Amino acid sequence: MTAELQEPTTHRGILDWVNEVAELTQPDRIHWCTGSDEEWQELTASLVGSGTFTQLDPAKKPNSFHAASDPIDVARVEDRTYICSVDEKDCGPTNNWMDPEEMKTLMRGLYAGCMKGRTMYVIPFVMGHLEAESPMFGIEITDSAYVTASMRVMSRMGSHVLRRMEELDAAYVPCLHSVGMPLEEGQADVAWPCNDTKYIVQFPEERAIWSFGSGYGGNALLGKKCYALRIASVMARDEGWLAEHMLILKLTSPEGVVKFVTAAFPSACGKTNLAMLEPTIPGWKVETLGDDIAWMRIGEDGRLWAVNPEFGFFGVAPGTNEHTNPNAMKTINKGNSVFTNVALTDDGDIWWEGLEGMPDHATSWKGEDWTPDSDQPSSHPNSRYCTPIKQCDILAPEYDDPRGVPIDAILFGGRRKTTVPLVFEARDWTHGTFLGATLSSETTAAATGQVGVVRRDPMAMLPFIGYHAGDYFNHWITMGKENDAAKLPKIFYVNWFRRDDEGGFLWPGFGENSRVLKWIVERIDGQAAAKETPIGHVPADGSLDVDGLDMTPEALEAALAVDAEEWKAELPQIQEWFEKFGDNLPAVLWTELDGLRTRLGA
Ligand SMILES: Nc1nc2c(ncn2[C@@H]2O[C@H](COP(=O)(O)OP(=O)(O)OP(=O)(O)O)[C@@H](O)[C@H]2O)c(=O)[nH]1
Ligand SMILES: O=C([O-])CC(=O)C(=O)O
Ligand SMILES: [Mn+2]
Repeated sequence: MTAELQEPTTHRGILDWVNEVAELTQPDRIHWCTGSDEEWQELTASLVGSGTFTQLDPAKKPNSFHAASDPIDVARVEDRTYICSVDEKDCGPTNNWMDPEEMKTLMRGLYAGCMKGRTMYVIPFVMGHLEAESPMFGIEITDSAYVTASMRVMSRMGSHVLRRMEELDAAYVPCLHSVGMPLEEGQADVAWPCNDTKYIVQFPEERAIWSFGSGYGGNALLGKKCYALRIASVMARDEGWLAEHMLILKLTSPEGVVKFVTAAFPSACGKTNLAMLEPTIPGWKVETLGDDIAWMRIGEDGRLWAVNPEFGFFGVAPGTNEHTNPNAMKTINKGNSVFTNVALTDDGDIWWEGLEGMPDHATSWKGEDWTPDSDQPSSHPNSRYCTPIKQCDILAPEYDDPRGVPIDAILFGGRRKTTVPLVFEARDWTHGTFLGATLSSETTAAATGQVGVVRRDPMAMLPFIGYHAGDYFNHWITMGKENDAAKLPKIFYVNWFRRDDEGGFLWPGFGENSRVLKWIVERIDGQAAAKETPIGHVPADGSLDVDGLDMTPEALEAALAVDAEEWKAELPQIQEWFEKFGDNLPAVLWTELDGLRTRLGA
């Protein structure tokens, strides 16, 4: 070993932990990540060498790579995800639980020798800004070069972060990851090592993460869902802030009035699209701050301030194109990106369903010949691009401000074919919390399991709440009570996905969603008119700007309609949902349900 490797850090805690993990997992080598360009080149070259990566034509996508996963490792595994709180009741009815000591014993068995034949990468990272008042540090140990390369895109990482951790002797979240496929002497590697057995485990009291068996984004890039949502939600509960599955955008009106908006939609339900929207209404401008995670704290001014803890986009590829998301296209076309489970074209580019320029022939994500006549899609429905946020032309300058931005509106939304109108406004924070707590959406390919099934996905956080969901609702209610209601964001509910009788989308969506954003900011400023309904305030006739919109008045009416019968059918489902939480459900949410029932005349 070189001298440098003998003393890679003066942070005793980190060094001890890394040594302890190395002893358990038995890697061939330990690599302390610097985050340098040379390191990226070595990593990507070794991934090309192992067959994990195919380099794309640099003339089309510079410094970019295609990867195809094992077909059993394509999405988050919610049934293998655990919140191992000390006390089972703190995990709540929406999470899987196992006793933490039992889980550790089981996983130590899996980790024993699991990195044999591999390099163990040590990734010092920070979620959010290094200059934050209390920087949110993490160390991910992984035996996957793919994960290491992806973490470099998705988080601020490397030597400068480690040096800061040393200066502060900082606390950090230890994040242990292994693909779970040791290589015996002489055993050849595969392009996508993983294991049939998968565990994605959070220890909330200890603030530690152990992940085994998967290389897929949300299961393996541990700074993202595991830390910035599950563990951070626990920290947020304890410290009085919010860690949420939300995009952050900046909206500027033609008059130059700026508003900041966050929106929580479940996985693969349109956060990235809305975050990068190109408004169709003249003079309005959207800039992006984040597309997946928002950390929100009450500022000295009593307002709710949001930062995006991430450094890249890990976006759904299929459906992304020049019409639906031109800004994402511009971002990835600059290169420096990783594309996983999309098709590889014969001329060294990538393609997916919904992208312009369908090729006559390509190699599918499964490595098979694909043509437009194939009966299988070229790309997995949850295929993803991983691309640096700094390449986004419409990144708002405030992204770099550790204080974040003061939020004016919070949107909740889901994917519902029926019932839920295009947009409505909550009466107050508590009612807004009720809307979030009862949010429902059809399942998508972002998690393994059936697609298209309506389920409750509270605040779009069902798979990400790191503790008892009833306590999480209570935390939201408390945030409203303990702070000045007038300064908190107004809460709205949107649904881009309502269908007509033929099954087509009623609302054109994408850039046209700017019309809904406009109505929302005009509501905040007391300009747009609204109509009171049993569920909340919907746009009054003529208050939604539909100038130049290609849509019949009937379709618009159907998109905005509040059908009392449809809503009455929701009541028993909400009742059943709330009963799950027993005494942990805040009583005011029962009051909200009673109020809705009364207003519906049910
Ligand atoms: N009909 C319709 N579909 C939309 C709209 N916006 C997004 N989508 C669809 O939503 C899916 C992609 O959602 P994303 O924005 O990538 O998902 P996300 O919310 O960022 O999801 P995660 O990264 O999984 O958390 C695609 O199927 C899009 O076609 C819209 O306004 N209308
Ligand atoms: O976690 C992932 O891999 C991607 C994502 O944003 C989600 O599923 O919500
Ligand atoms: Mn997400």
